[in-house]
Formats: sequence, structure tokens, C-alpha cells
Amino acid sequence: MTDVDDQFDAEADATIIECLNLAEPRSFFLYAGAGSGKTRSLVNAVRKTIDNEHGRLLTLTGKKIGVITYTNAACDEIKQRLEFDPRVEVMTIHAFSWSLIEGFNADIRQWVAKNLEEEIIELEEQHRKGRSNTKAGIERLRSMESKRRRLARLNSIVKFIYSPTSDNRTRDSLNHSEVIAMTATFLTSKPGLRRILVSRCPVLLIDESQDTNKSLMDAFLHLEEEFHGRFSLGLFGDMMQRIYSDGKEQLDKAIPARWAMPRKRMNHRCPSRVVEVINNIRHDVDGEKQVPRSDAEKGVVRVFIAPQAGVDPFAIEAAVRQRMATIADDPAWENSDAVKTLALEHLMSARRFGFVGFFEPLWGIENLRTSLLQGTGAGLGFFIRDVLPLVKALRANDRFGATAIIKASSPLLDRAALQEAGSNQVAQLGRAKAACDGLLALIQKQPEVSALAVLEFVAHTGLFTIPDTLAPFVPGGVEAATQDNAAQDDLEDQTEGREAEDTSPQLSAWSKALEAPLSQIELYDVYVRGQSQFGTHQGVKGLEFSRVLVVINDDEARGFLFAYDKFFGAKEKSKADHENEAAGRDSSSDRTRRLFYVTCSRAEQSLAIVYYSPNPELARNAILQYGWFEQGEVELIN
Ligand SMILES: Nc1ncnc2c1ncn2[C@@H]1O[C@H](COP(=O)(O)OP(=O)(O)OP(=O)(O)O)[C@@H](O)[C@H]1O
Repeated sequence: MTDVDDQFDAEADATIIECLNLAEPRSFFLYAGAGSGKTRSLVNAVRKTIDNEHGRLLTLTGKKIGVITYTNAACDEIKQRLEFDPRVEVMTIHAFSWSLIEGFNADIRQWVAKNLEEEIIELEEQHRKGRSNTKAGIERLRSMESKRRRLARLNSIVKFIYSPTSDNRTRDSLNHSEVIAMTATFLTSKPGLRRILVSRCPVLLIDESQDTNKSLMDAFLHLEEEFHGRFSLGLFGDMMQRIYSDGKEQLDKAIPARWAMPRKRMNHRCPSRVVEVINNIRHDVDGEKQVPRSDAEKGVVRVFIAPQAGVDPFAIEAAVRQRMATIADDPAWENSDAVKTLALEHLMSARRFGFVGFFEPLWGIENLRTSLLQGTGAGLGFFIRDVLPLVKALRANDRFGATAIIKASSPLLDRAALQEAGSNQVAQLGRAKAACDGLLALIQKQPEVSALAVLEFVAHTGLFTIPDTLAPFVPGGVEAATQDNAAQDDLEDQTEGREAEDTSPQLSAWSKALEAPLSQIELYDVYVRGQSQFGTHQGVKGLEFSRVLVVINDDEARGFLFAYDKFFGAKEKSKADHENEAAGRDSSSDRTRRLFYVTCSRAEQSLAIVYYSPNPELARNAILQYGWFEQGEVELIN
């Protein structure tokens, strides 16, 4: 690291540290682009603060520095970098919100009731106006019915529960957006809650603040207004990287003049050519210009334009990697594992990484999506926490590991089974061993064995407990589950859950997903852990990779928030787009430009963009007209 580079933005860091002075806390808004080390500044400032006399004060008073991150992964990373210091509370916005409102059961009940009543009135209104025999009409009726039922049951719920990392489908649970909305309302309407927050965390730092839910952000800004001088709200983020519609538009314009406005201008991540390109993309938005590190390489940037129809994307992307290996003089491009491929959405990644058969049916069910992306929920857990670790241990001939897994989670060797076996424990151990051997044989004999066949084998041998979600797919599964009272309750919660009245779509989705080979679930698991070479444009916010391949295909993505075809001039803008632009409102082009900025700025060495266009020639001209890329950097392929 060169001294000049290290000192380049030193003033911003010093300002932030000053703001965290607990005797005189001051709020601040850090203005800094991609790769400028915002997270590093956050961690450094917190560390410096807890290492000085303020740290002792925090220990004495039991107060904490609050840090809100955007993802669980970012949360873990920051905790680790701060060595799990107990004076710092690092949480996602969902976990933080719940930590504020948990236990206020009467208020929660009242809020949910009012919210449900309003939603029901709105649905009734729509019902009066619309037709009831269409798909939308039927869903509306079902939703109305479900909300009425939930409303009727509210009084019987003594304690509301919520988990920031799962689908929250039981009767007494709240969903993610309710918790956020409720926290915003409570913070605004309850002075006591505001006092609790400020007294618990005299400093609250929010990373990726551009995407923090707008009503919650407004609540924090009001709270700051009331407590300034005694409380510091520190916003880290980059308005150019606002890619979720939830965030507060023009947050930067809402910041009071008394706040500190530190600024960082060096990009420590990207090579100089990538810095130039992202400066170009950003230019018309706020003119903010970054400089590369003095020791930055030049790097390579290429845009490849391919036709949208009648091509094999796998062949095209392989050819692009080959071409990049030559242009960048970097053979690693030929190895797809060394390239991070960013698709517009998860299905595109699933197709490319090879787990679409398992993923697509479940992804089609709206309220399974959170758990699908987080690998949570009993059905997924059965495979990724029980079966796959055992399969891996057996394949590696790791008898010790396999035994540990069986001991920890197989009913064959749980305490009750062993007690029941009495003097016959050896036979019970033999049964477990035979089940393991059988599972290994099944997988070795048929490497593409279906998930269903594995499930049936596990049910037959009793190797693991079959969760209710999967019980309908094994002989006698449902009866076995319903004999058990607790299971019966769970089943009712699932079938008569708040919103999910009709579980048949979920059952048929699981039925389809189980036809996929178990090997697809292994790939899915690697993907959701973020360990594959694939990711989505939105999902890689905050991350960085040596070689980045951005895949753009509106046709395959079928999204509506982002529209590259319009952005790159290959498709006409709609009337609404023109109106939004004329009125200075956020248009789909604005959103697309910001997403493009995020993806391009992930590259540490070289960047390739593959754009599947309905009209490659037109797109090429439009892209060149922007002037972001040089003539030689844009190639047509087919
Ligand atoms: N002062 C510095 N010296 C050396 N490397 C740095 C410095 N600041 C940041 N970096 C490195 O630059 C990269 C980008 O930092 P970081 O991820 O914190 O940036 P960011 O501003 O959060 O980026 P983004 O908004 O794009 O997610 C990281 O690899 C980080 O280690």
C-alpha cells in the first residue's frame, strides 16, 4: 500500500471518528462511490472509538454502538473484523427492528388488526370493481378470506414471533415487511421507544443506507432531529448504488446542514480503466468522479453484443471467456470457476450453474422465496443440513464425520431409540450402519439419483426424520406425521397459515422439485451459500471479484424494474418512462443505470459485459453514443 493512497481520504476517516465522540456525538453522511472503502471506514471508526476512553464509557454504561448491515453475510464479516466486541451490536435491519419492538404484543396486535382491516377494505373495494371469476379475482377472494381469518384469530395470540431469516409462516408470526413498517410507525409515534433506542445505542451506523427502507429511514431522521447532540446517526452508502425500490429517493438531499459530510474519492478496488468507465456511467447523475489508486493496473473492459434470439448462451459465454483470456492476457478467464458470472436473476444463474430443475418449481411459489434463497425451512433443511453432509462424509469415506452426523441428528441413534433398544444397542448401531452403507451404494450406483429416491430411502430406513413438508411424498408419511400432536399443529399452521391458505401449489412445486437429481440440490446449496461462480446483479452489492462477466438478457430475466433494452436504445421507451423522466421521477433507465454501475464496479482486474440484444447493431451504436466505452471495446458476436 502506498502512503499517498492511504492518506488520500484520511480526512474523511478523521471526520467520522470525531463524529463518534460520545461526549459530543454528531451525525454524518458519507458520500463515496464504489470501492472507496466505506465498510473499511466504518470498521476503523468503530474500532478506534472502542479502543479509546469512549470504549470504557460504553463498558461502564452498558451502551452500544449500533451497526446496521444489509445482509447477514455483511453482518458476520463486520462482527468478525471487530472481533465480536460486546460493545458493538451488529445486526441486519430486520433483526434490529425486531429487537426494538419484540414483546410489545398489545401494540403489535393493534397495529396488525388495523393494517388487516385497511387491507380488507381495499380488497373489498377492488372486488366490487373487478371480476371475480378471473385468476386475479379468485386470488383476491382467497386473500380476503385469509386476512379475515387472521383478523379473527388475532386476539388469541399471546406472543407474536418473528425470525429475520425465515418465511415466518406460523399463525403467531409476523412477516418481514410488517416488522419493518411497524418499527417505523412505533418509532414515530412512541417517544418511549425512541428514548430506548438512543439510550441503548447513542451511535447508530447504517451501512448501505441508500437501500434502507424509506419509512424507517424517515423515522431515524426524525429521531435524529429530536436527539441531535446526544445521538449520532452515521449513514454509509452511495446513492448511485440504490438498487432496491424500497430505499429513500434523494436521501442525500434530506440531510440537514449541521451534519458532517465526509467524502471519499479514491477507488481502491478497480483497475483504472474500470474506474473511468464507472465514472462515465455516473457522470450524468451527480458528476462524482473517482480516482484509481496510484498502483492500479490499467485493466481490461469489453462489451460483447449477441443476438437475443436463436443463440446458445452457454456457447456464447464460453466464447467470451476465451476471448477475454486473449485480450486480457489472462488464462484464468478460460476457467469458468475463476470468473464471477452475474445474471439478472436467480433463475438465470440456476440454468447456468445446473440446478434449475430443482430450483424453478419452488422459486415459482412466492412465499417460499425467502427461505429458498437462505436455505432455511424444514424441507430444504432435510436435504442441506441432514442428507448432504452425510452423503459428503460417506463419499469421502469419512466414517468419523458420518458417525458424528448420525449421532447428532438421526432418530436411529437418539437417546430414546438407544434406551428402547436396551441390551440390543449393537443391533441398533448395525441398523444405522446398514442405512449409511445403503445410502452410499444408492448414490454411487446412480450418480444422478433423484431427490425423491433419496427421500424414500431415508424414510424407509428411518435414517432421518422426514419433515412435514416432505411427508406427503413418502409412503405413510402424512399419517405418521399427523399421529403426532405437535406435527399436527405445525401442519395446521402451514395449511391454515395467515396468507398461505392453499398449500397445493407448494405440494406440486415440491413434487416437481423432488424429481430433480440430488446433485442439483448440492449445486443449489453451493449457490445459496454464495460459494459458486454465479451471482445476481443485485446480490453482489458490496462484493468484489477478480474477473467479472455481466450477463444482460432482458428477455430471459423477464423483470420489470430494470430494462437494459430500453437503456441501450434497442427498445422504445414507454409513455410512462418519458413522463417519469420529464417529471424528474426515478425511471427504469435511472434504475438500470444504477444497477449497471453496481455490477461494473465489482471488478478488481477485468470486466466483460455480454448483452443479448433484440437488435445488436442498434445497441452497439447506442452504447458507443453514450461514450462510456471506446470503439474497440465494443464487439458484436453471434
Ligand atoms: N485505504 C485502503 N487501502 C487499501 N485498500 C483499501 C483501502 N480502503 C479500501 N480498500 C480495499 O478496497 C476494496 C473496497 O473496499 P470496500 O468494500 O470497503 O468498499 P465500499 O466502499 O464498501 O465498496 P462498494 O460500495 O462498492 O461496495 C476492499 O478490497 C478494501 O479492502
